Amino acid sequence: MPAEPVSRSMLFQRVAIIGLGLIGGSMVLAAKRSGLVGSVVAADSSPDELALGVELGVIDGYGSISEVVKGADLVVIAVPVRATRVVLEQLRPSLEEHAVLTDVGSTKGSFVAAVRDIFGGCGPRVIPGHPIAGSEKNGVSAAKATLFDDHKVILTPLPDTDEDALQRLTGLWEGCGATVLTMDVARHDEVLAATSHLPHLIAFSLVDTLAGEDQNMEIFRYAAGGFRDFTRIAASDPVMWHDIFLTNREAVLRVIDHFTEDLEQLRRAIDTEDGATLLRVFSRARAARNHFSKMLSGQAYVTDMSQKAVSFRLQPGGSITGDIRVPGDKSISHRSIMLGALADGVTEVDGFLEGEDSLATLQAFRDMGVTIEGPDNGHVRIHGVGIDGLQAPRGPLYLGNSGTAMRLFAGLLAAQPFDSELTGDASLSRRPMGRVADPLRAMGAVIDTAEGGRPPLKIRGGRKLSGIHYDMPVASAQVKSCLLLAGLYADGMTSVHEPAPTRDHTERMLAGFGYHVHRDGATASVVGGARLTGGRIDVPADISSAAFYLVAASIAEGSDLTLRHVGMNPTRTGVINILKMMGADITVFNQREIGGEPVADLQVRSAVLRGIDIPEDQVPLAIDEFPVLFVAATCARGRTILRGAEELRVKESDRIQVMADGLRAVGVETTVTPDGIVIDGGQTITGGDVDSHGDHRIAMSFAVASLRATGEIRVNDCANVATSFPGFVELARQTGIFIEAEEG
Ligand SMILES: O=C(O)C1=C[C@@H](OP(=O)(O)O)[C@@H](O)[C@H](O)C1
Ligand SMILES: C=C(OP(=O)(O)O)C(=O)O
Repeated sequence: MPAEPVSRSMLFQRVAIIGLGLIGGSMVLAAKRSGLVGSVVAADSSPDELALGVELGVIDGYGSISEVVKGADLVVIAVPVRATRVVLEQLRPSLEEHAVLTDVGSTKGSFVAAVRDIFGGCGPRVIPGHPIAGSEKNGVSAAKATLFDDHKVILTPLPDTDEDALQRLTGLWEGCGATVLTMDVARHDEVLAATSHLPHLIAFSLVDTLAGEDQNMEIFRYAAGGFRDFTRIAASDPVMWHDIFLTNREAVLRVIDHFTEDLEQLRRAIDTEDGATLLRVFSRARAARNHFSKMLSGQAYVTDMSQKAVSFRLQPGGSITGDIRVPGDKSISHRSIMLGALADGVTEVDGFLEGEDSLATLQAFRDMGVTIEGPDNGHVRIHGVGIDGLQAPRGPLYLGNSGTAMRLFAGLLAAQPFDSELTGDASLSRRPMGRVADPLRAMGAVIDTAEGGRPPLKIRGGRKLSGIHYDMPVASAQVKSCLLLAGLYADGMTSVHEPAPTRDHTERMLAGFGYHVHRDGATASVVGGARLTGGRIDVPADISSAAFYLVAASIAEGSDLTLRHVGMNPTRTGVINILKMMGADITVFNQREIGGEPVADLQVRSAVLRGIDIPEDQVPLAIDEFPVLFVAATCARGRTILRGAEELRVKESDRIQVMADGLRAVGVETTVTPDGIVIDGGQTITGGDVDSHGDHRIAMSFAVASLRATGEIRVNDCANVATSFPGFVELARQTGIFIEAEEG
């Protein structure tokens, strides 16, 4: 029979649903609600359910499997997975050639195998599916149209699946309220064994064990909320779950073995009163649970979609006032975890940046067996494992958006006895890693990168490193720190020469942990083989975050802002030097030294800025602050010229081009050069739509630009502001920027 023409709004004319239970019934209700399907007919082994389905208005009619499948352009199998085979045999003679055939079972390998056996292959319109939604209730009477709202549906198309069929089925599920993900069949079954099947098994088993205890009535009577939450799923349909375990046997057995081993480890720890192991496992699990949704983007239901899109909407004008402290320094926060973890004894950190970049570092050390308590209001307590105490992580270490984490880890991991793999998000995956991999290889490390020296980095363990002298071709604190960290493990001396001064937090903190760093002009050296001793670290407020407010208060009329406890390490103060050269009114007071780092309070008032030729020696000292300095230059009188800053092109985005594009979008013309930019100040910032390319510093810079705009500015892709500056929007609003963050 030829395919009937499908109307624009209608994706399927006639849907046959085989199995009218909770999932099948809910899918039909949701599909009808969406208006994307025509008539719906059902077949089910229970005549009562079918009659009820018609009575409740869920279906339009019913019949035998062959009757309902005839003429249907979508056939959905929604029976317990072990009944699938029989259903397929029965529907085969009546299935229309153009019909899309799908299912809703929890295991996908078994469905594909059954289709292959019965049809002699999987046609292009067979698309296995699995809605991740359910309830412990059964039957069509429990069906509801909202069951899939905000839930995920996994489709597992095969290599020769018909694109149009896939799009229509995807459209239908989206119309049912679900987010559709695709993955391959085997991966689906592995992921579900771990995240769904194992928890159900544990719930069934635990309730059964307790029900068998002599005092079961007493136990259940006193069962607290935790027990109820934990065992809710033990009320699920036994037949359905019996089927799932038998059809996903191998994947389930693998994950049960893994879990049993870990449970045995906990048992041993309790038996031997090994509190350290208990604390380590529990705090790692608690942290993983707290960062669950974030972690999902790196694992489990793999997709970038789990991260919500955030955009900024900024109304023009405003002035900046207040007395604030911005979050902790990102560079120092990363290093506090790294050195604290490798030290002997406990390290207490205050002022830790609870941003995604430094949290990625923290999580990675937990994954390597380090017990870390917190962060709790910036307080972190690290139970150091000693220089040789790291354990092999179970999988790749996911470092999100953080270049610092990836480059410093590369040095540290090159010297470990175990293999490791470092991965990151799309932005990090584009950044050059050859700059660390090459000198590490010269020290004896074995590191594989993707094409062009990009992540992921696959690092071979068990290599003995030898110290080298390295002349860095670019001024990079990340490369320097990477090599010094590798040097802690290398034979002899590792020394790094920098072409211009770069941030020296690694050297200062190593010294604070009692590790001698030799400094000779532009060369820093360490000799491998010594140890680190844990202590206290007070992380100052991040001058790179303060920079947004330094520029904001400078360019907005009527501003007067105090910034507290700002890190004033001379390798970081380029932004203040440059702004002062431009005529900014910044007073530095209360200067003090805390834990080896200079700190001060700053007062900044509005000023008439003038354009300057930025001295090249200031570039490494203000490397992360240029996006917002471009905004200052736009608001200054006269021309600002930046040279010698090609490094900006390999940050989270190409910060020269992306800023120039963003400025053009708000009415400001600039001239881009290979290593910098020329900005003629005094142009009107008209407002407009800016693409931040997911770069936190670009997004925040245009928030600052709104203070001098004449119209609304919208900035897209701003979720990554959380990598370095959690709470930016609230603080910006509090100090006088008219900013709204919109999700979705
Ligand atoms: O060592 C560090 O903590 C950092 C060094 C700089 O990178 P480069 O070393 O690539 O210049 C900087 O841009 C980054 O935000 C943090
Ligand atoms: C370049 C930056 O960070 P990273 O290199 O750590 O991603 C930054 O924060 O501006």
